[in-house]
Parts: sequence; C-alpha cells; structure tokens
Amino acid sequence: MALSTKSGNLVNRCAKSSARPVSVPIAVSRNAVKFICQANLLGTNAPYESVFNKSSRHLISRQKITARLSVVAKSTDTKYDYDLIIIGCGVGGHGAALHAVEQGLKVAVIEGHDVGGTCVNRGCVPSKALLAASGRVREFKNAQHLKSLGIQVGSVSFDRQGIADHASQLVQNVAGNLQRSLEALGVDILMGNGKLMGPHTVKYGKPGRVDLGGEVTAKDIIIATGSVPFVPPGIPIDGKTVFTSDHALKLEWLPNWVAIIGSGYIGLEFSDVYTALGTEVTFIEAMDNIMPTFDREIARLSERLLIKGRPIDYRTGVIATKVTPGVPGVKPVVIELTDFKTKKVVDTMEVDAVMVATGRAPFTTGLNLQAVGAETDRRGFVPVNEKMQVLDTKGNLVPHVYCIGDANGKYMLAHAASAQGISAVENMCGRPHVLNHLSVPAACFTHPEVSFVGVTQEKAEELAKEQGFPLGVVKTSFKANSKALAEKEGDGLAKMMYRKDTGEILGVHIIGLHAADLIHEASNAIATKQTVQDIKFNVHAHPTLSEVLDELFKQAHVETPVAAAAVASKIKEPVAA
Ligand SMILES: Cc1cc2nc3c(=O)[nH]c(=O)nc-3n(C[C@H](O)[C@H](O)[C@H](O)COP(=O)(O)OP(=O)(O)OC[C@H]3O[C@@H](n4cnc5c(N)ncnc54)[C@H](O)[C@@H]3O)c2cc1C
Ligand SMILES: NC(=O)c1ccc[n+]([C@@H]2O[C@H](COP(=O)([O-])OP(=O)(O)OC[C@H]3O[C@@H](n4cnc5c(N)ncnc54)[C@H](O)[C@@H]3O)[C@@H](O)[C@H]2O)c1
Repeated sequence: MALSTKSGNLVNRCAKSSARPVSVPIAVSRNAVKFICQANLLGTNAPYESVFNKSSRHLISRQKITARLSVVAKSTDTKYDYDLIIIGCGVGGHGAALHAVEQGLKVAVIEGHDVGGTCVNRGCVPSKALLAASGRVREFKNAQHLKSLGIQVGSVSFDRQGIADHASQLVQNVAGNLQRSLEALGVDILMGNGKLMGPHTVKYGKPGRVDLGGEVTAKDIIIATGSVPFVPPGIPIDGKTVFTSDHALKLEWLPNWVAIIGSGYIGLEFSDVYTALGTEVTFIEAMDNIMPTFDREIARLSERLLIKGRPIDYRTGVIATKVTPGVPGVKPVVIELTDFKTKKVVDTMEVDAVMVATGRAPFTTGLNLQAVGAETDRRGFVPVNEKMQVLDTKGNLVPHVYCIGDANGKYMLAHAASAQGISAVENMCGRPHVLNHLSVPAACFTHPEVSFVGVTQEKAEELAKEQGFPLGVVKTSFKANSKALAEKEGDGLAKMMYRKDTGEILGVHIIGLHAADLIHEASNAIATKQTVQDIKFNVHAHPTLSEVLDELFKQAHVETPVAAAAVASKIKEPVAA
C-alpha cells in the first residue's frame, strides 16, 4: 500500500502518540489503518499495534504485541518464497527493503558480513563521528577564532581512544537500529553470502560453502553488494603503517606524518581529522590538480580553506608505484613515486604511515552473474540500465534482476544507493521510474564543508557550447551573510549555473559552514524541476545560512519572453490568492 499524505501524517501521529520507529501503514478496513510501533516511549521494548481512523486520524485501539512480528505481507505469487530478495544489506539494500515492504511486498535480505554494510560500519557513520570530535578539537585549539568571539580557553587535550570509542559506539547504535527497523517490518534477514542460481533463485551460506547453504526463491532479485577499498598494485596493506579507510576509522594510532594517496572524498575528510589531531599530511595525487573531480573554482577555494594554513602539502601528477611498509615508531614507510604521464620513477619518500584513498572497487565476488547471463564490466561493475535493471552480456535486459548502489558504479554515495533501491522497487511494481542522478547531492564533511549538486561550471560551459544555450553563473559569499558573520565563519562561497533561456538549474556548489545541509534546497529544486524563476520566490528565515542560497537564486535572471511571462504570473499569484 502506498503511503499517502494522509497516512504520512498518521505516521507522525502514531510516532508522537506512542512509539517510534513506526512501521508502514497496513490497511485493516476501508476506514482504518494500522501501524506497528517499536520500542515504546514508556520504557518497555514490546512493540505496539495502533489502529487509527483514516479520515478523523483518531486512535481507535492500541494493543501490545507479544508474539514475534510475523511477516507483514504475504508473497503475492505463491510460486516463490518471497516477492523480493535483496543480496547485500547496506544502506542500498535497506532502503530498497523498506520501500518494498511499504508496497506490500514480502522481502528477505541476504547479508554476508554485517548488516548496514560500508556506510554504517566502515564509512559515512564512523567517519562523521571522527570528524565531529576532531572538528571540536580544531575549534577549541583555534585561539584566534575564539578570541574574536570574546572567548579564551586553557590548554586543549583529547583522548584518542575516547574519540575512537565514540565512532565505534555510534556504529553499534546505528547498525542495531537498522537491523531492528527491518525486523519490525517483518523483513527476513538471512545471514550468508548470496549466489545467484537463476533469475528467481539464490543460494546463501558461508563463504566458500554457499552451495551447502539454503536456497530461496523470489519473483524479483536486487543485487546490492556494494564495494571495498581499491588498492593500486604495488601497495601491500599491513593494516598498521599502510592502510585503507577500513583501518583508519579505528583510529588505533596517530602517526606524526601520514601520506594520503588520493585527494578525493576520503583523503580530504581524513586530512581534516588527522590535522585537527596533530598529524601532518602529504597528499599524493595522480592528476595534475588536487581534488580533481571538484568544480575548479571550488577546488581552489577548498585549497585555501582546507589545505593552506594547515600542516598539509601535496605532490600532484604522481602515483605511488611501490610502498614498503614500516614499523610504527621504529622504521618509516618508503614510497616510490612515479610520474603519472611519463611513467618514470621521480622520487622516494619516507613517512610514518600511508593511507590509501584511491577510490573503491565494486564487490561482486561469488555472485555468479553468469547464472543470469550477465557479467561485470571492465572495472567490475554490474551493468544496469537507467531503471537499475541488470543487462546481460549482449546488452539485453535480464528480467526480474536489478542492481543498485556501489556495485553498479553509477554514483558511489549512500543516499544514491538507497534512492536507486527505491527506484528499482518502483519499477518492479510496474510504475516506471528513473532516478535523476543530476539531482543527487554530494558533500564532503570537512571543516568547512563542501557540497554540490548537478554539473560543475566546466561541464556547464561545455554543455552550453554544445547545445547553444546562454549560460548564467551567479555567486554569493558567506561574508555577506549575517548568521555566518555572527559565527565569525564568513569564509565560503555558493555558486549556481543555470540556463538563461529557460531558468533550468544545472548545478549548485557550496563551500562554507553547513554546506552539506544547505545544498538540499538546490537538489530538491532540480529533482522537482523548479526553475530559478520559481525558486527565487521562496522565503528564508532571517538570519540563517540559507539566505546564502536565497541571494544566489535572486541574482539569477532569465532572458526569454516566455520566462518573463512566467515571472509576471508568479508575482500576480499572491494578489489573486
Ligand atoms: C570512509 C568512507 C566514508 C564515506 N562517507 C560517506 C558519506 O559521508 N556520505 C555518503 O553518501 N557516502 C559515503 N561513503 C560511501 C558509502 O558508504 C557507500 O556509497 C554506500 O555504503 C554504498 O551502499 P551499498 O548499499 O551500495 O553498499 P555497501 O554499503 O557496501 O553494502 C553492501 C553489503 O553487501 C554485502 N555483500 C556483499 N556481497 C554479498 C553477497 N554475495 N551476499 C550477501 N551479502 C553481500 C556486504 O557485506 C555489505 O554489507 C563513504 C564511504 C567510505 C569508505
Ligand atoms: N562525504 C562523502 O560523501 C564521502 C566520503 C568518503 C567516501 N565517499 C565515497 O567513497 C568513494 C571512495 O572515496 P575515495 O576518496 O577513495 O575516492 P575518490 O574517487 O573520491 O578519489 C580518489 C582520488 O584518488 C586519485 N587516485 C586514484 N588512483 C591513484 C593513484 N594510484 N595514485 C594517486 N592518486 C590516485 C584520484 O585521482 C582521485 O583524486 C567515493 O566514490 C565517494 O563517493 C563519499
């Protein structure tokens, strides 16, 4: 059953009145709708079942559920054990499972390692905990900034293990919540590695012994097996002096000097953590610029705000071709550097530790894609079309098999994985859906944060040239924002690229305080196809950082008579109302 606006309100009411989190609504009669509410606020852990009148929204009854919550929905097709099996229970698999249950599907997830996958256990969640704690240390140590606010603090110290514990406890909490949210909805969690046996059949069991495990069938299958760190050849990972984010997140020690290979998201976020806690950083980047995937102007400003003024330097245009691990505090790690273009060895470096942050590789080992006539592409990703349907070796659709998240390589972000999961479920339910990846925001949680949605200025200029449309570029500074100035955080910039003929928003980039939160007004505008003519009429509370975007939208001007008419009608609207 789809979650209507009315039942959406009921969800909130159910959550407020008794317990949370709340299950999807289940229609029990024409006028009544039932919710299952976990972990009630009165202190017991027993779930409650609350029935509300659909139109009056009054609570009709509430009773404690003593039996284990059984499967909420029955498989609609008796030929199969489930409507949907999801292989891999990271955020992608989890998002797909929640949406599938909401559609009334009977769902099982098969998880080979840990529920929550990379994001919860070895990615977004622990890294943001480290960034939160180390960010505070940076702030308290910044005597000049504090003094400008009239504050003085004594010496600032931190407990490395305490910060590491904060991250690991957060992981446990979030992973536990994620697992319980599935159980409460009646999703079966089958532990083991999944192996495709055909378009409707999956075997699961211990790695290497999957064939001896269980077998389940479903009408549809989603592959959501995620990714693992990519380590270039010649770099042996010892987990102590040469490591990836998997090890670094445990914060087992703080080297005096770390070389980070790769200046992408992981490299930048860890440089923020390390330098706040007193470690010096050298980036080794293959491309000619650091942060090569960022909008150039934003990358230049990021360099000023996130690199210069911190104990960070960098080598660009070089790759680490050979790394020899060391012994902490005894023997340094030796890195051989090779020019990326000429392939000639140009230098060697000795550092205390090396962190490898050179991207992630899809994890599809043991999936047995051949069973559905498919195979991974050159880089190991599972090929899919825009509806997340898997394509076979000839480029034809494999009916009933989908792949979402890092494993398909379309956009390696947590929220992209779960949005793709929702999209795949919509498609299998017969409602064609295509996720607009250009509306998916991204953020780097450094201090200050960097965020963006859509294309870079370089790409927008290319598109404008190719397609012959006039391009508008507008910018606003955090320096003109009262809230940012009150915080003494005036460093930052927002910029937007848009079509001057239609008002279509092509890309928005922000660097500055809370940039990761601010980007959503722009990403939602792109997703809902709001133009600059529409969005400039939105009202923003004063004084807030959101006014940085308000200013940005108000600066944009469209050029055509059609657009001018649209603006005029917008202005008339409130008068008529
Ligand atoms: C350090 C770090 C920080 C990050 N920070 C952010 C961030 O701030 N924001 C953001 O959006 N993204 C972030 N990411 C990226 C984000 O973690 C991934 O994009 C996201 O986890 C992808 O989700 P997924 O569901 O596709 O895969 P995963 O989360 O990798 O989950 C896949 C799951 O499938 C399981 N699996 C694999 N093969 C099988 C099999 N055959 N059978 C059964 N189970 C299997 C795995 O055990 C795993 O649990 C970060 C990543 C890292 C490494
Ligand atoms: N805040 C977030 O959303 C967040 C945080 C961390 C990770 N992630 C996700 O995790 C994924 C992996 O992050 P990442 O930072 O490892 O990858 P990335 O793709 O963001 O950056 C990798 C960098 O390494 C460089 N590189 C690659 N091979 C190299 C080599 N041999 N020598 C030197 N440099 C080399 C690349 O040019 C690039 O700049 C990303 O796709 C990202 O989407 C997201």
